[in-house]
Order: sequence, then C-alpha cells, then structure tokens
Amino acid sequence: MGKEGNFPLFETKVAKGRNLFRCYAASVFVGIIFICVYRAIHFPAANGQVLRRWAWMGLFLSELWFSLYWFVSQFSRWNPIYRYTFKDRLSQRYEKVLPGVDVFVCTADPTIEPPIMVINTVLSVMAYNYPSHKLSVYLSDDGGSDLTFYALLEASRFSELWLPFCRKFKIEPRSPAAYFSSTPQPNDCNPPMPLDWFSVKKAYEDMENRIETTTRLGRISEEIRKEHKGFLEWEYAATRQNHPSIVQILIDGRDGKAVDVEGQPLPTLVYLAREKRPQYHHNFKAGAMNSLIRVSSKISNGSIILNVDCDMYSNNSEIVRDALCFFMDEEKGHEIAYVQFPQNYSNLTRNDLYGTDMRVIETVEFPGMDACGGPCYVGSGCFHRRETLCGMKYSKECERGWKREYDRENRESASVLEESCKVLASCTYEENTQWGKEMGLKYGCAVEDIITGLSIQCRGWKSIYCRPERNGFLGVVPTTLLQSLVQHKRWSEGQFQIFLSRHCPFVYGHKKIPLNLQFSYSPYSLWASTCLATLYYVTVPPLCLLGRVSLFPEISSLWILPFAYVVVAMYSYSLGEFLCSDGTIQGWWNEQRAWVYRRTTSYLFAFLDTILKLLGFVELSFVITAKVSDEDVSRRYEQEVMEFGSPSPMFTILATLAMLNLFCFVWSVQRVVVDVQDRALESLALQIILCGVHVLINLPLYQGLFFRKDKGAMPTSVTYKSVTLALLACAIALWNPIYRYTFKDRLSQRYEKVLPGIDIFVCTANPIIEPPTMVINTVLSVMAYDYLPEKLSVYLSDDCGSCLTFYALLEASQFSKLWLPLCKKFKVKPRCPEAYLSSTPEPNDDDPQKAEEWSSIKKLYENMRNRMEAAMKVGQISEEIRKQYKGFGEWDFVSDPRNH
Ligand SMILES: O=c1ccn([C@@H]2O[C@H](COP(=O)(O)OP(=O)(O)O[C@H]3O[C@H](CO)[C@@H](O)[C@H](O)[C@H]3O)[C@@H](O)[C@H]2O)c(=O)[nH]1
Ligand SMILES: [Mn+2]
Repeated sequence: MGKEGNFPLFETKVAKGRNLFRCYAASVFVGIIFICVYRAIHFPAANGQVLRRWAWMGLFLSELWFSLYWFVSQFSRWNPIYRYTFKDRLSQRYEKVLPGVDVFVCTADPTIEPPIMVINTVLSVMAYNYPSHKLSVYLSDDGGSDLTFYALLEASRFSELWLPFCRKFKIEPRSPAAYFSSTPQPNDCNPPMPLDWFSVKKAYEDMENRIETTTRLGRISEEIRKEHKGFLEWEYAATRQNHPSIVQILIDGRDGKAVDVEGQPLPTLVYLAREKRPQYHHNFKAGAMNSLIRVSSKISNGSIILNVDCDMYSNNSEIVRDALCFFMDEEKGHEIAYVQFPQNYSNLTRNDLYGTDMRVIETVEFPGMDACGGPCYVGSGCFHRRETLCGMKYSKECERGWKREYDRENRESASVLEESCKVLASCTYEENTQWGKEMGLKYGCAVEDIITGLSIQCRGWKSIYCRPERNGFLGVVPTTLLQSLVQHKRWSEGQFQIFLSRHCPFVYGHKKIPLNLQFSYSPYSLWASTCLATLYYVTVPPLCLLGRVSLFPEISSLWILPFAYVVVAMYSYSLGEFLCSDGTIQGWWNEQRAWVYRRTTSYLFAFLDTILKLLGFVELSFVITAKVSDEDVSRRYEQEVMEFGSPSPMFTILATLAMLNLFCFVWSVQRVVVDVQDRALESLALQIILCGVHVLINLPLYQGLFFRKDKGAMPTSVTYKSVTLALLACAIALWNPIYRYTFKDRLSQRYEKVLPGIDIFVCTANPIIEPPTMVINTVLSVMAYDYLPEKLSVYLSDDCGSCLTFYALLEASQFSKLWLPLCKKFKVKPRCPEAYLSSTPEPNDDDPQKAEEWSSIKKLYENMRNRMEAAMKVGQISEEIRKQYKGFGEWDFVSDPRNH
C-alpha cells in the first residue's frame, strides 16, 4: 500500500494452476532422463554398425539440445504474473501534474510503408486521452520522403477535426481508417453523432484520396508545394539516402493558435528526417530513435517516451495512463525503467496461417519474464523513462524523481528551434560520443530493442509487462510466407548475435539481473541455433528408414514409453497453452509448421550469417517488413492459402525436406504393405511415424508444388530442384555397398581333407569371333587353379561344334602337362599363359633355372599358338592331325554347326 493511506496505482496477480504445471514439467524432465539413459545404454556396438553409430550419436546430440532448449524455456513459465492498473486513482491524484509524453513514430520507406498508414498511426496517438499540451508526436522518416511529409501535413490539418470528434464521442480505436472500417454507420438514437460522423468521415476520405493520389503520382505538385515552407527543404535533398536533416514543427503545441475546431489545444507534431550521407552508417531504427531522443529533448523534452512503428496504431486511447500507473506508483514506480505492451495485429486471419502472432510468448512467456525482473524490450508499444533510455543507472535517488516538475519551459520561436534541432539530427553529431553505446539505443545489433532493454535491466532497473483488456497497439503482420521467414531471420540473427557477444545475458547480466531472468532470455537467444538439431531430425531418421537403420526403440519395448510420454505431454501442453491464449486448433497446427519452417530456413540462414558476421565477412543489414501487398496476395492470405510464388533458396530447402520425407515415408509404408510379417519394421515404427508427421505438416507445401496453378504456387524451378535434391539424397542413402574378406588359411586348416569337387564350365560358341587360342587360355587358367587336381574337372562347351576348337583343346591338354607344374613351382600369376607371358618380364640371370624354364615354356607356347593359328587360317584340320586322335572321327557325321 502506498504512502499516506494511498492505494497503489497497480496490482499484480499470479497465474493459477502453477502447481499442475510444475508436476507436468517435473514428469517431462524424468521422461527426458529416461530417453538419455536409453540413448546411452543402447549405443550401437562398434562391429560393423558404423553408419548406425554416427546416426545414433547425432540423434543423441540433437535430443540433448532439444532437452536443454526445453529446460531453458521453463523458466519463463514457472510463475507468470499479470498486472492491472487503477487509472481512476491516477487521475484523482496526479491529473494536474501528469508528465510530458513524447511519442516517436518510425517510418523508413514510403513504398512498403504507405504514408496513409503512417498518418493513421500518427493520428491515433495524437488523439490519446491525455492533456494535449503535454503530448508531442514525432514522426521519424528514414525514407526522407516529401510524400510522407505531405501526408503528415494533411494529418496535422485533419487532426483539428478528428481530435474533438474522438473526445466528444469517446470513440475507439482512434486511427481513423480503423475506426471507419470497423464501426457501423450510427443510427438516429444518438442525434449529434450522425452529423459529425458523416462530415468527419467525408473529410477523412477526401484526405485519403488526396494522399493516395499524390503517393501514386510519386511527387508533389506545384500547388501543394506552395502550401508549406517545409517542402523547400527537399530542394537540397539529393536522394533519400543523401540529404541534410529536415526538421519541421507542423503543430507547435506551445503556440496559442494551435487549436482544434473547438478551440482546444493540439499536441505538438514534428516531422524529422535525420541527415543521411552515404559515408555514414545510419544504424537503422536505433539511429532514428537516438536522433528522435535528441531532437525531442530540445522541443518538448517529455519525461516519458513512447515508441510505435508506423504500422502499429494505438488501439486504446487510455494506454498512456495505463503506463503512467506504473511509473507514478508511489511505492514501486521509481525503479521501473520501461513498460512494454504486447504487440497485437489487426490483419491476422482466424487460424493465423504463418503463426506470426506470438500469442504464447505474449500470454505466458512475457508475464513469466515479468515475474523474473521484467520483460525484454521489443520495440513498438514500449514506454520508457527518458533518463533511463539515455543511460542513467538505477539508484535510490531516483525515488525523488517524480516530485520534480518535468516540463521545462522552452520559449524559443519555432523556426529557430527547427534550425538548432538540425544539428542534433546530423550524421556527425554522434562522432566520438557515447551515443549507441551508453546513451540511447544500442547500435550494431539487428534487434536493437532487445539489447537496449537488457542493458537497461543490467543497470539495475525493472521493467513491466502489461496486457490491458483492450489491446494497446495493433500492427500489421507479414502476409507472405517469405516475408515472415525473413522477419524471423532478422530477429533470430540479432538474438543469437547478442548471445555470442559480451552482451550474452549470462555474462553481461551476471550478478546484475536475476539468474531466472538470464535463463528467460535464452530461448530467444538460442532460436537460431535450434536449426542444426531440427535439420538433423527431419533428414537423418527418414533417410535411415531407407537403409532400414533403426534409431528408436521397438514398438513392443518398454523404452517406447518415455519417448511417447515426452512427445504427447509436451505437445498436449503446448496445445493447451495455445488454446488458452485464444488460439484455434488449426492455428496451433499452423504454428507448429511455422516453427519447423523457421528452424529449417530462417534460423539456418541467421545462424550462418551470424557466424560470418563474427568472422567479419558480412555486414549487418535490416530488411524492412512490407506492410502492404497486392490484391491477389491479400486475397490468398485472407483465404489462408500459403503464398510461395518466388524462387527463394528458403523455399528450395523447405520443398527438398518435404519431398525427402515424402519419398522415405512412401517407401517405408510400401514395405509395410508388401511384407506385413517383417519383424524389422517393428523397430522402424517410430521413425515411420516421425516421417509421416513431417509429411502431414507439409500438405499445403505439396499442394503448392504440384497441384496449384495460381501465382502463389511454388515456381517450377523450385519443384525441379527440390525433387532432384531429394532423390539424390535418397539414392545416396540407398547406396549401401558391402565389402567381404576371406580367411583362406582357416579354410585349409579345417577342411583341406574334405574340400569338395569342383566342376568348371567354360563356354564358347563361335571359333571365328571367339578364337580357339583365347578359349584355351581361359581353360588353362582354370586348370591351373591352386586346388586339389583330383577334385577339379574342367568342361568346355562348344556350341558351334567346331573341330578347330576341339583341336585347340587337344593342344591345351598337351601343354598343360608342362604348364601346371611350372605354375605350381613358381607360383605364377596370372595362370593364363598368354596373359602371363605378355605381362611378366623375362626372368634375369639371378635365377638361371627359372630363366631357362621360362624361355622353354615360351617357346612351346608360341609353337602351339602358331600351329593353331595356321589351322585357323586354313579353316580345317589336316589329315595328319586328324589321325593323331580318334575324337576327330566324330566330325565325319557333322554336316553343319547347327545340325549335328
Ligand atoms: O532503417 C530503418 C529501418 C527500420 N525502421 C523502422 O523500424 C520499424 C520496424 O521495422 P519493421 O520492418 O516493421 O520490423 P519488425 O520486425 O516488424 O519490427 C519488430 O522488430 C524490430 C527489431 O528488429 C523492432 O524494432 C520493432 O519495434 C518490432 O516491432 C519500422 O517502423 C521501420 O520503419 C527505421 O526507422 N529505420
Ligand atoms: Mn513491423
């Protein structure tokens, strides 16, 4: 309870059912231990299971990694808390002394962030239920576009109508576009409303038309140019990336004439395009924010700063007061550095096809971080104390802070102020200063917000996460798969970069922030690195199916239990969490797919890029997310049809993985059908299921690959590439050669006496194209086998029935009487005489006996060959030879090679 009997300005409630959760977490933990034990004691033995050992090892490592990841994700779930504010107490006590609030809206590109969207966001924050003279709105335009400036000029005029209208009818939301598109036309029950409603709506639509026409034209017409001196600034602007600072105070809140149609003051409205020069790095959004901090300190110096991205209009006009309930709480307020509101989205579809709404993070994880010391700072929708954002450390002194009068009187006339602000927004201003290091938002990281929030917490401050009943901010999620994957690449890359730097929560936060907060940061830090384990899990087990290498317990084994329990428990819990966060079952399924896709593409690229960046090979980049899409794409998005349509390498990876799993799944299911009795399949069942689930989750992708004809289908080049790659991977997995080695000494030891008889068949069919000389060389080589001669028989089959071949064989039988002993004696290799004589050099004089034998054999062989060749030339057997052997008599009855 606050001082002087005051009730606090906010209260904190803890989530229910935490003990149940803790039982679940403990049981899963036990399950994981069992899985590890299984992996360890069933490690494949060394003999002959080389591949399986490697596969097993990899799987074990992946599972250890998943377990670690699961473990660190439990910290933010242990004890979520929820905050509720009492805004009536705030106004009772502090209405007169509310602090100045500066709202920063960031935009960077008029094409993908259309000016009409930007000014709707601006109008929504200008219309806050907050004293106008304490509210200042700054638009930072990193696109340096006069189109955006023009839109803001229009908005400044329209606000004169819009703000009184909002005030009078207490409407929500206060972005005119969102309001008019979501609210039905009023009827006559509320008499003053319809009149105003129609005139304000008409005024808005006219403005919208003018802005859209100008935007489409792409340049400002001469008439418009004359309307405001600000346009003159663009005369010095060479390009959007090379121009001096432009500061234009469109509404000067301190000027008594800046009033709306009802004579009430308007909030200050400032346009800022900081200086951009090619030779200076502009540090993306962090650079823009820091310029805004400096420029606003000169103009309004509000002690509270709110940042919104240009697509995140304010959906709740009370949100400033919600934030102040924390900062101004008498007891706790002084230690709070920032209040982060959730980022909700206005363009989500029912089942959130790409899982872009981080609903579980928002309803469970951030409230959990809040309990550990405070949520991280995630950019849009965050209120900061100006001093802490500028680098102030927390100390007990801060307690006095709020008693001070904040709003400094600043009496310079507006155009002098504009000139002096230009210096603050120049490229050189930050040279040799602590800006980007100690002051303001930090540079050099793709998630400037996370690293800045962490450093604030490490300086001793707390932060608050608050989800009011009515969403505070509504933004735009990417509407194509690729954009969503690219966005995740940037986030995970930034997070991983922090983890590997000296700002790693465990190092930088050591002894500065609670241990459980350090752990709560790590699931995000480790997003990128989950790619390896996931890639392993979706490739190796399916490929092992092809080689029938089993990597999980058999279906009938008890070891299946921990696997089944952990998977079922984790996924049911995750589903429960999702449903409790207002998701649908289909939405959960979509989110699971989204995680697989991110892990195998966004995180993989982020992982590689982070490493390359560490080694200094690539530079930090920031791909701005598109906030608009063409009609065709929007229609498919609304129908929840996946958008592929571009030949991105990310899609090639996704499609290859999907095809690979499909092939392996079909292959193994077909084996089950063919061979129901096959016992080996029992040990593959889990693997088949795993592969099947991957196929199931990819159904929309197969559709995009093969069945869709619209523009959002997968480009054919991706289809070809992925099918080829997947087939190649399968072929490699199926290519499984084995090598055999024999032990001949063991054979002779054991069986020399009982070796079996061996009959050798040599076949020939045509003496012309299979010359008898060649045939008998083969015959001689097998006759000369190192085997028991009495058990060896050689048969020559001559399908041509040629007496020439018979004659050659006769010669061979004679020659063998010499050849065989020689082979044995000198262990001749090879034992085909022709091959031996042509490949072996003549033995030299060291062994005269061998040399002599050799030359005599050579002579004999050559003689024999000459005789045979002579007979071949003649084409028949001479009478003398005929008489030598009775066998030739058989040919007396042969008339034809095919008839005998
Ligand atoms: O050079 C730049 C680049 C971006 N922006 C602005 O930064 C904001 C965020 O960019 P966006 O492309 O919309 O990124 P998201 O991923 O949607 O933004 C989330 O993630 C960012 C960190 O990566 C945070 O800064 C954002 O607040 C948070 O909403 C937008 O308003 C941009 O106009 C700039 O001002 N200058
Ligand atoms: Mn965004």
